[in-house]
Amino acid sequence: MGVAVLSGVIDGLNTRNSMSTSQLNTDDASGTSTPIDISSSQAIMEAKESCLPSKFLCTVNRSESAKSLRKTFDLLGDAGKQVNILQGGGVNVDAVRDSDVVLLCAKPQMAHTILNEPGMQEALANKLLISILAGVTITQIHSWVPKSTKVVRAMPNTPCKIREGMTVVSALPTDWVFEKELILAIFRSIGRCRFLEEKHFDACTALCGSGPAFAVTVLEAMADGGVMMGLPRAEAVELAAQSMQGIARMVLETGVHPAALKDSVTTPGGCTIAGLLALEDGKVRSTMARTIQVATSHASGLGQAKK
Ligand SMILES: NC(=O)C1=CN([C@@H]2O[C@H](COP(=O)(O)OP(=O)(O)OC[C@H]3O[C@@H](n4cnc5c(N)ncnc54)[C@H](OP(=O)(O)O)[C@@H]3O)[C@@H](O)[C@H]2O)C=CC1
Ligand SMILES: O=C(O)[C@@H]1CCC=N1
Repeated sequence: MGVAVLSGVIDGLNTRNSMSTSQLNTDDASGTSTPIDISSSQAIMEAKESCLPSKFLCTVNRSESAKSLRKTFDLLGDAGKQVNILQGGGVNVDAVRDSDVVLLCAKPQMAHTILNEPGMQEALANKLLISILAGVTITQIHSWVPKSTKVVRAMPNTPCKIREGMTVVSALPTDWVFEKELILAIFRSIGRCRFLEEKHFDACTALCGSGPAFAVTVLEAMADGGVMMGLPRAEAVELAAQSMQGIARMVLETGVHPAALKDSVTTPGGCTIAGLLALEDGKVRSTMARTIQVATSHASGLGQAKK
């Protein structure tokens, strides 16, 4: 999506049609984990339903993208009909003018051009602008929009597509009470949401934005090992994926330290410790940690002028 614009923040309809329990597991703005109490969390969510936008305008650049997105939203039935896809000259400004909340989702290098389209400054006045652009700072965005525009950064990830995402949002001023509820309502409908200071955003971009690519590479490598030992490919991928999902959910839902979960499956003299030693020979810990370090450094350069 390019500039995805959410508008008409009023009571009533919203496009959310399903919720997974993982979303019920963080209940305050810091995202602190608490024991799951579905009944009370449900009540909180229902009370917050009124914060959800009920009308959505989504702009893209190419007509092929518009058609493809239309098909995607049509699959949602009535909920999908609330989303209008706009494409062509001037649609970004029209969409922003008709909206209360603006989600900026284009490539970092496009942001300045989009925010400087004729009429955009007036359209953005007093709006909440949520940018998912990697590496583009709030200070930079503030310099491109009117003073009255409220600017927030968010870093979601691809599992948002199945409502299992992780979104980090930049810390808000304490008096942005409505904005905070609105942001939580939007991003909790597609997974977990946590607020963190903007200074952590490059690390969040690496760990949470890029993290799914790193994790799925490990998953693929585990499946390759299974295939090497004779497992059919599809089953090897399923076994690796469910094993990774299962242990990740145990970390989130029990709060037990990952090392303790590793120890709990490691029988003395058994095959797990044999495999773990081979893994350590490959320096997997420093390789993974350095991966995040390198991606963080790279994220800080995105959206910045080349020196
Ligand atoms: N991919 C990820 O997992 C994550 C990405 N991000 C950030 O999201 C942003 C987008 O990345 P990604 O989704 O990978 O990129 P894509 O290329 O998939 O999406 C970019 C979108 O911007 C649209 N676009 C381009 N120019 C315009 C314009 N002038 N007006 C309106 N729309 C326009 C494109 O439309 P069209 O298709 O018609 O060209 C396309 O839909 C980046 O800033 C990235 O840093 C953040 C978190 C995670
Ligand atoms: O690789 C990128 O630039 C984007 C940012 C986070 C995930 N993908």
